Amino acid sequence: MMLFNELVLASHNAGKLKELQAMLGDAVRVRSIGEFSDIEPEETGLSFIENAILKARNAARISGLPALADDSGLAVDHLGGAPGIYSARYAGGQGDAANNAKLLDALKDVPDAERGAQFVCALALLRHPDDPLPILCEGLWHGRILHSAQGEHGFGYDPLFWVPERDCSSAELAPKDKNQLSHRARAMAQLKQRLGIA
Ligand SMILES: O=c1nc[nH]c2c1ncn2[C@H]1C[C@H](O)[C@@H](COP(=O)(O)OP(=O)(O)OP(=O)(O)O)O1
Ligand SMILES: [Mg+2]
Repeated sequence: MMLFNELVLASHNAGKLKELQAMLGDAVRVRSIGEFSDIEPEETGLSFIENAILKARNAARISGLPALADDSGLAVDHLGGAPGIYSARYAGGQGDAANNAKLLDALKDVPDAERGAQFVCALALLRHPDDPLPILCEGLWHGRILHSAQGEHGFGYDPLFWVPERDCSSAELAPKDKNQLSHRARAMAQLKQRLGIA
């Protein structure tokens, strides 16, 4: 059941914000954490869900609003699930291009059959900073890591993520298609059900 009509999105990532906003639609008024603070909390958790909770809790505290956070990343089979929760910091916080270059290098000479990977998205919604029972949802998206970048849409690792069900990279998908298939879409579908806005 929906108990509020406004929430703050606890993300500083423009690509994510766009996707989350599009998926939430008009059911709830969305504010951005950037309106309240430019300081990004340290992601000290050891799992996606812990980091999502700590980002949402921080945003709820700063804004006084219910807060939704997304912690996400790419888990590559051949790398034992790395970069995982460290996906944004994989190349030392130098941004998407450096992360992608490092990933291609780590998988140099690895054959297609061993390039399986999944995008992971954990969502946490806290109604207030001390909410003892956050709403938690997770989504996975299975694919494979390409040998070079393809496509211009999306953000992050999208140009390197091959989507088998569509025979293209996730950066070649139209945004509305990515928003129906992705790890984030799957987690968001659960969240909307839990909120009664599905
Ligand atoms: O759909 C996606 N398509 C491509 N790449 C993606 C996707 N979803 C997550 N990713 C990558 C981007 C970043 O390297 C990491 C998220 O890191 P993560 O800490 O959750 O986000 P962030 O630091 O960019 O923004 P914030 O923490 O403020 O929400 O995974
Ligand atoms: Mg982050």
